[in-house]
Amino acid sequence: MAEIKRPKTAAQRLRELIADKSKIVNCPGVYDGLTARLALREGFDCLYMTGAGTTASRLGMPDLGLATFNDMLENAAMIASLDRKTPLIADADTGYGGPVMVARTVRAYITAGVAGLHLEDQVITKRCGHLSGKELVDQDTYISRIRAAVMARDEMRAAMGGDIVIIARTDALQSLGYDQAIQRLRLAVQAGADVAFLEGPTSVEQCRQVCQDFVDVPALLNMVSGGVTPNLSVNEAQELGFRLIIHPGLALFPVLEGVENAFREIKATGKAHVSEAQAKEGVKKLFNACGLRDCIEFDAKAGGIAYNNV
Ligand SMILES: C[C@](O)(C(=O)O)[C@H](CC(=O)O)C(=O)O
Repeated sequence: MAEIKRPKTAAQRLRELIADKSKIVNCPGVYDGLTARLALREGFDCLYMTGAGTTASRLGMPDLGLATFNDMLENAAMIASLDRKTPLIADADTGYGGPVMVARTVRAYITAGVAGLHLEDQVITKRCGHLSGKELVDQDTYISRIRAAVMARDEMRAAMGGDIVIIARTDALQSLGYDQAIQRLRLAVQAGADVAFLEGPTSVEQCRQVCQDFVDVPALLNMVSGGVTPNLSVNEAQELGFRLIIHPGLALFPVLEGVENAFREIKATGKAHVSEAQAKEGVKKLFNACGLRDCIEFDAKAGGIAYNNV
């Protein structure tokens, strides 16, 4: 019998991207089906699901640790399902509890087809890493989070070939300083984390230093525009030595400002602005971005007749 070739898992694809030292993995932040579709259409190699965006869009709340495990998992699973060939890195905050809960998070993200996740050392009542006054769990508690994640991943590997890239994030720079933050990341890597993520470096020098301190471990840059980190381009981040870059706010701010303007305009003038492209393509502009053609083709191929006249 011919051997069935197993397709690569999302995590394998992400591992291959990270392994290519000539490149940086450039991940636009997405937080819902539409933003994910738009990023996929532009052909990015990897997407990033922002927790801040998930919390804002699904709950209408700020990034203060309010999105639960279920909120985050459901969103990540939906986004990962849109295109199985493009890996998704998803925010997993603190892991949502003690080691058993962290393991549950990791198993569920793997089952959902998420390629990578990041876990941090803030307390459960966490906040955006670029706000002041962050509180941390102690080092041992943090490392037990990472250890639990690694144990769960290894179990899933043995049981079903499941995998996930574990990104260790520390928020310790703000309160404990650079050396202790790096120490936490080193211990996380020793515990089996794959990627080092120093949250909120405040200078280019610190960015360069973290890459030098982790020569054998890929380092991730969190490019929060309007955050505490200097605004670096993808090329600049790569030159400094980063191997991954995420842009959590990339889709959020255009939506925030664009929708705000549209709402103000209709309130003030009573008439909605219709762009040239919108006028030309009509409502299909939106549906096409969300895979209208593929749905119609799929339906027809399966013998459906409901959409042959759309
Ligand atoms: C990366 C992050 O965890 C996110 O939720 O996307 C946030 C980003 C943000 O709040 O803008 C963080 O840096 O804490």
